[in-house]
Amino acid sequence: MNVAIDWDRIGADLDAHGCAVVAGLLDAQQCRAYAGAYDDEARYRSRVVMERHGFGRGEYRYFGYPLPGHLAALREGLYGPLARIANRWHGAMGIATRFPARHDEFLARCHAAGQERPTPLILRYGEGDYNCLHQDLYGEHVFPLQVAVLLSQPRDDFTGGEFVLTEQRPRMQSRAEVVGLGRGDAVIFTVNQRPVNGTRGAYRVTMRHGVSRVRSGQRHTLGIIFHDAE
Ligand SMILES: O=C(O)CCC(=O)C(=O)O
Ligand SMILES: [Fe+2]
Repeated sequence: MNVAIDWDRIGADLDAHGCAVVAGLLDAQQCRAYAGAYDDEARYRSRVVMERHGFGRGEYRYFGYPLPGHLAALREGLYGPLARIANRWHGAMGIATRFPARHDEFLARCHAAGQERPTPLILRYGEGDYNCLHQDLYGEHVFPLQVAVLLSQPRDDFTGGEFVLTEQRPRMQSRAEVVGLGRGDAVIFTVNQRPVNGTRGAYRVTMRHGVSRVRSGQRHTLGIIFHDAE
């Protein structure tokens, strides 16, 4: 990782909003390398054309194992501090599951339950493409936080295509949040549910994420999901 990450600030932002931004997680060269390798089929286990599944418009590819070294290190490195936040959230939500300190230990749990396929992915959107609000759940084992890194430069490479989160609160109307990102910036966000402090203790809200319509150009993202898929 290129930047020193202020995990206290990230934890506070996640608690308050269900998302947090890490500016400059990747540098321009790393962004170009990931985006430029989109068509290098040997790196991936599968390709998904979103329109065919009603997921939106655009496409993505899941990396195969072994992951590229940089990506494996990034996934592992981000996991540890996020697991501490995830465990705190589970405590607050009254969910018994706790996450081990190391990612390989958590992956062993996923793999033993039949969730063996890697979930990191690269997404590619062109003009008119978008990603419907969704949750990346791939089986029983769910790590409650995930990361997306914008690989393209807003304005220069594309317009539109904003990262969007919605938060559904019990018996209340939903709230939307647009996350402003520059190239190389990462958003860390809630996969499914997060705790919110109310007057009578914590309650759970449900979050979804997506991408608004790309108005022009091409937009690439790197998605890092910590649980593997069935
Ligand atoms: O393209 C994006 O910004 C969102 C990608 C996404 O859905 C994900 O990384 O899970
Ligand atoms: Fe997603």
